[in-house]
Amino acid sequence: MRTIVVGSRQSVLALTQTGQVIDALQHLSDEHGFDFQFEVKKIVTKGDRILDVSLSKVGGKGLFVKEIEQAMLDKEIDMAVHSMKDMPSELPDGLINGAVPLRVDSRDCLISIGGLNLDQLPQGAKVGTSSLRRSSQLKAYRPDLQLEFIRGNIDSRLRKLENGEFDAILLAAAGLYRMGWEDRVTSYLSVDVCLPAVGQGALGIECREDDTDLRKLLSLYNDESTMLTVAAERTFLSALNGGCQVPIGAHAVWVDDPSDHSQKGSKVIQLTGMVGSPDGDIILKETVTGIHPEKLGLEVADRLIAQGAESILAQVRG
Ligand SMILES: NCc1[nH]cc(CCC(=O)O)c1CC(=O)O
Repeated sequence: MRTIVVGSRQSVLALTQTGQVIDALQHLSDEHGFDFQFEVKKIVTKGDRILDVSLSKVGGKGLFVKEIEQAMLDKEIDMAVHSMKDMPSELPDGLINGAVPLRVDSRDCLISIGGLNLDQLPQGAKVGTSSLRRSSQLKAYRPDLQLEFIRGNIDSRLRKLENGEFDAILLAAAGLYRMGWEDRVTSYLSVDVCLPAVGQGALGIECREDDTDLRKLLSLYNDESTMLTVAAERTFLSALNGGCQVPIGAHAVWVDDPSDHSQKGSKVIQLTGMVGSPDGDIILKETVTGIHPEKLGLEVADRLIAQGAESILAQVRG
């Protein structure tokens, strides 16, 4: 019997999604005769320690994963469950992404006082988000809204809403689902209004490259379709030298192949990418379809760069 030690951040969301992945892996392990058991080890990351400043100010990609990756290289832990959107585009030597499970929902959602949707919020309503990507797109759609900085875990953000600090807040739907709080969702933001963060809603399971036995189990848990769409989004982000603290959004989905006239039901990936200015006066957006995730990611990035994406991003980073 081998005990797989799973590193996790201490937030309720991190522990909850780690627990859910362990349940699924334990089931697969028993079913396929792996003889594994799992144990959680909590790890405090830099992102968890710095909760009072905007994430774009503290900078540094991988704020939530560095310590976890070091523990994995040091063999203090064997694997970790990450939100894909918090994962840097490059993994350190010796570590790989062993599985990307099925993505259920990548959308953002609005949680508002009184059940009002985005169009119903009163003029000048105070909306909480800490994401430049969300505030840029919301300002473009509803310039009158007052977008205000909010940070903290999902539970503390919901509390701030209840305490009357905001008329509404924006969160990823996936986090609320995993917490079992989907009844808190007032309305979903269409991806046409608010393109999600790269990898939003997807999880990634990181492990050591040479951990052959664990990788065999993880490959059974991998969802190929999700992995490919997430790869397209992530290629786009790294081509723009992104990170989750810049106003960049992307969404890839499988759609019917428009050039398939034989009714064979073949599918292609449709990738939409966006770069917006923080005040929402510029929103650059492009959509391409194809079957090579990396080509799609680079193509959308190139098209946005041709429209001036890099100078918008330089101003944000400046
Ligand atoms: N930025 C923090 C973060 N990282 C992952 C999630 C949960 C959603 C996901 O896994 O994509 C959240 C919360 C949120 O954005 O509402």
